[in-house]
Amino acid sequence: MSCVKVLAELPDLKSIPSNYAYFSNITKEDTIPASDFEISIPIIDFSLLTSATPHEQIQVVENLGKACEDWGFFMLVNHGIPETLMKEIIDVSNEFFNLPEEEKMQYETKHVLDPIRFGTSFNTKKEEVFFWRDYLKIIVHPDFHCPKNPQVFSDILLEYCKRSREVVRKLIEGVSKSLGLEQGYTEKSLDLDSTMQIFVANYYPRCPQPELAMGLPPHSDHGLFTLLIQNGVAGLQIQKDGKWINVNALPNSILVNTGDQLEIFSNGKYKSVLHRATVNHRKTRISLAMANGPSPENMVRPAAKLLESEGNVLPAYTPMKYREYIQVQQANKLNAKTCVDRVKIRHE
Ligand SMILES: O=C(O)CCC(=O)C(=O)O
Ligand SMILES: [Fe+2]
Repeated sequence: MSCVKVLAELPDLKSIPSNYAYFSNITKEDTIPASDFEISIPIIDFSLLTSATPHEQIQVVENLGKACEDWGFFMLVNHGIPETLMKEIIDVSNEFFNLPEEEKMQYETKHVLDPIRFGTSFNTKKEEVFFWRDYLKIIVHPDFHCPKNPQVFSDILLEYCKRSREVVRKLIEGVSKSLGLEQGYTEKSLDLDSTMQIFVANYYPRCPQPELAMGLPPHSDHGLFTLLIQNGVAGLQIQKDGKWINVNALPNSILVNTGDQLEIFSNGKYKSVLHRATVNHRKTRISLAMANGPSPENMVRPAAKLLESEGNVLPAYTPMKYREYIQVQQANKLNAKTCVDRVKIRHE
């Protein structure tokens, strides 16, 4: 199946093929336009986690916990990742998508855990309606991989994933504190020195009928935290209290969403956020999602210390190895929170 970039670049394309018409098949609620009160989306000042007075640190940890609990989403400012590096990684990803088809197709998805995968939609083997999106997915940790071209890709990606890991590590330390867990407990339980980090570049070309097409359907991410940056073109929506909200990123901020492993580890206190990507007819949108999870070999389960501290509450999720969890998520249709629902325990 060829990529949507080629389709979108056909000179006379005025309408989308019917197998891209997502909104003709779904219920009315989902088509209600998203509201625009993004003003209230939580903002976390990262610099306060690292270099503030003890009082300020307590405050930011509390804010972080609240953002995870109430929204599963926040904008991170003063994160310390240089703006130039963010621009470079966006530019080089764009260059990758502009390579000739044959060159990109050598990375065509064969197995869902292949270290470098290029493809379109989410999982065309399982889909009847396709998403208006091409992707490049690269496993960058514990082992680093990168396509050969563009030649500068590797250096830029290596630096960007290292810097992202440092940010995520600090966020997890903060989240851990907000859950009342002792220092180092979460890092050890999830084996974060071998954190599974996956870089996902999303390419959403201009779409002649954006009201009918969808970039990515409602879903939650599989890991702990996903860091998302974009090329200045908006399109992400998150769900809050059943309503879709447009996210307009502050300049130089990083958008952070909580993933399924954080929901599981926190025994449901911090629920993974439902989000989707819309498309537009004006500009190509590129978003880069860096998914950060436990070690692929980690058996993820609700934190024992947390269950204990809450009066020996029962775990609400069954343990599952993270590698297997990713495999299940990637090999099926991307569909809301069906993956985390599989491991949820319903106590009578
Ligand atoms: O493009 C976006 O805004 C969202 C991307 C996303 O949700 C993902 O890659 O998991
Ligand atoms: Fe996502």
